[in-house]
Amino acid sequence: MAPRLCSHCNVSKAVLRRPKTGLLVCRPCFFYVFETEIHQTILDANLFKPGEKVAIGASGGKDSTVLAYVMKTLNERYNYGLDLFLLSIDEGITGYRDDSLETVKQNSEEYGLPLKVLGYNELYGWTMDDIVKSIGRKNNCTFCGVFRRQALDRGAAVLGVDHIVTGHNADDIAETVLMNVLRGDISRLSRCTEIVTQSADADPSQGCGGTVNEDGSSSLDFLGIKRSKPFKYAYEKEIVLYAYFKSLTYFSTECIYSPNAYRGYARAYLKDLESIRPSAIIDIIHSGEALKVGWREEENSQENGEGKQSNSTASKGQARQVQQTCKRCGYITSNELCKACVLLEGLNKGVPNLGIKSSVKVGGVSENDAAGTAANRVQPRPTTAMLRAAASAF
Ligand SMILES: Nc1ncnc2c1ncn2[C@@H]1O[C@H](COP(=O)(O)OP(=O)(O)OP(=O)(O)O)[C@@H](O)[C@H]1O
Repeated sequence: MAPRLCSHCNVSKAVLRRPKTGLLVCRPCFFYVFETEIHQTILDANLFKPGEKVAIGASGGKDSTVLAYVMKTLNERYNYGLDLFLLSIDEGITGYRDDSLETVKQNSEEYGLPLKVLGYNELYGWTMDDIVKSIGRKNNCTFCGVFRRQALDRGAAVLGVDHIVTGHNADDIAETVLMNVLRGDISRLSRCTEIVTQSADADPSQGCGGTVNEDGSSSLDFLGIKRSKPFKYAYEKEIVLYAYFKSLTYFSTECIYSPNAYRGYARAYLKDLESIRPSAIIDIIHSGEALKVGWREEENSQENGEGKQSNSTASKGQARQVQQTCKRCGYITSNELCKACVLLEGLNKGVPNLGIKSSVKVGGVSENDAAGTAANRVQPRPTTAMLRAAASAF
């Protein structure tokens, strides 16, 4: 039987069926279409400006490894004019992050991209190993997620970066849409499909980076830092195939502390849908985008005084809160203290649940309020000098 030909070039033998389209393709055409689709996403969203300094959030996993490789390739091929480097956060998880950071270091040398590593230890005085020792495995992902987001912002601010790109892919975004639908969380649903966010747009439940001076001003300019997801429409299966056919080195072990059960359900459901209908992933992202428009229109009409009251139960009490500056560390937050400071306070005082149920009122006082009253009694956040020293070592 004659070999089946690539549906793109009609010349070479097809070596795979694209998970996203079902089309048979040869290896060079697969590389080309995969990279070109990312390039198109970048153009459509006008993601970069020439001369921009861009940090690639590098965990050593498949997504960020492929992202680093593709960003370097496209930057050279299409003359984006970007100053690219890798930014890794060391959460302090022995047997996991230490090994994956070795992979990042190897890739940094291979791709010729400078690497900056920042640790939870130096930023917060706690590693994830310490945190798990103190609080056990329940809720540890909350600490890690909040601290990582802030750590990336801090690293970017210290290094004067304009923009952070992460390897979040189409599957991740579709899972998040499903999770927000299942929770009826319209506010997060309206944001989770955005390809670009600003530090000031950060999810209010997440801390944001920064350092406060003695006079209360913030030394690090993190407000202008953009975050984006160039892999928004890239399928996880294609990212894995790309890494495989390019023989990229990545670290594939799951985090030893990550039993994110709820996302696990959404993931399993999404995989089932994908096996029946591969376009389900993109369809869910598009439907999340459409729902976002509905929410925004409602928001606007309320702001314009056209609709006095929302009929949506889910949207009640979920309108965007006013952003302010964290009283302790100077970062943007919707409360007196940013989430990271509340979590840290709980850890330092030996009451780790303090920040976990921050919206729950205890004895009529919200835990955030309680945290605010004790603002001056806990360990200070890392000083600007410490962060500048970290930057100069880079
Ligand atoms: N420790 C870290 N340091 C720097 N960036 C990180 C780190 N952890 C996650 N990221 C960024 O956030 C993205 C999504 O992270 P997530 O934990 O969901 O991992 P993932 O989907 O397994 O991605 P990857 O395969 O790149 O590890 C990563 O692709 C990476 O860009």
